[in-house]
Amino acid sequence: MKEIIKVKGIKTVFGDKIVHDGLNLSVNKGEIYGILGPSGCGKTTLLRQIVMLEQFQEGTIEILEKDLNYISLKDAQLLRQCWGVLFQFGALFSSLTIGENIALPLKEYTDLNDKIIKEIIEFKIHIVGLKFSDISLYPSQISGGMKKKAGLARALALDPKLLFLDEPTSGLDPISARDFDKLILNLRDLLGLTIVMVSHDLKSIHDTSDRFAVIDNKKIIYEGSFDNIDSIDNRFINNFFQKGI
Ligand SMILES: Nc1ncnc2c1ncn2[C@@H]1O[C@H](COP(=O)(O)OP(=O)(O)OP(=O)(O)O)[C@@H](O)[C@H]1O
Repeated sequence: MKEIIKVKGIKTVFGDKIVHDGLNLSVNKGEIYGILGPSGCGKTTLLRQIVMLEQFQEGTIEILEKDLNYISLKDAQLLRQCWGVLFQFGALFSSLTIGENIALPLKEYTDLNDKIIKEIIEFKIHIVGLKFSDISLYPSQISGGMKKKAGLARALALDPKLLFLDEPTSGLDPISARDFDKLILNLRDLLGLTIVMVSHDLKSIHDTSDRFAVIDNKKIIYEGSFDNIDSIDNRFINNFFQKGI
């Protein structure tokens, strides 16, 4: 299967703190790929590096065959339109309605007219499981689960090939979290997405991801499916997966 993201030898340093040191992973087209690891191991930083929001000091990241170390400004702008991102605290703009929030990337990156934008908003609202009447509500008027769905609809506005999710189920009650997992699986199938997801939610990673990576001690200590996790003896993995308990 084609590798759509290749991360090789990444070193990340903040001041005197080394966060990643020789980190490698690859994400295949069409898969849901989880990123796990202890708090502060650099999961969100890695996600931000992949979407060109954060620098790295050594190594290469290739995404859709573009090497981020050598990408031109024009290609970087085109690449940004190939993905959608739902950050953990990537709040919706509170002064805009849900519909206006979803319209933002369409207004920024396209010259589509208002009628087409309205149709796209209605379609995105529908596929994330919100109601048409939610379009005119403000973020303060909807629940946490609905906010995540609205953020997802905004991330999907430009029909991305890739979707990046940072802790998508955090702050949700268990029923909403499982509902969100099902939505992610359905959207992958419906839209043919490749999804990279950082999460602390073991059930979510277990139920959705095809493969996942575990970052610990600055490196990837495991990459694969759940099938082989028993072969790894690491404190975080043993605790996280409740092995030997
Ligand atoms: N811009 C920055 N400047 C300095 N230090 C940073 C910066 N961004 C991240 N860090 C540090 O890098 C480390 C990794 O942070 P990051 O948020 O990527 O971890 P994480 O694995 O996502 O954590 P969590 O699971 O708690 O969300 C932390 O020690 C953090 O304080």
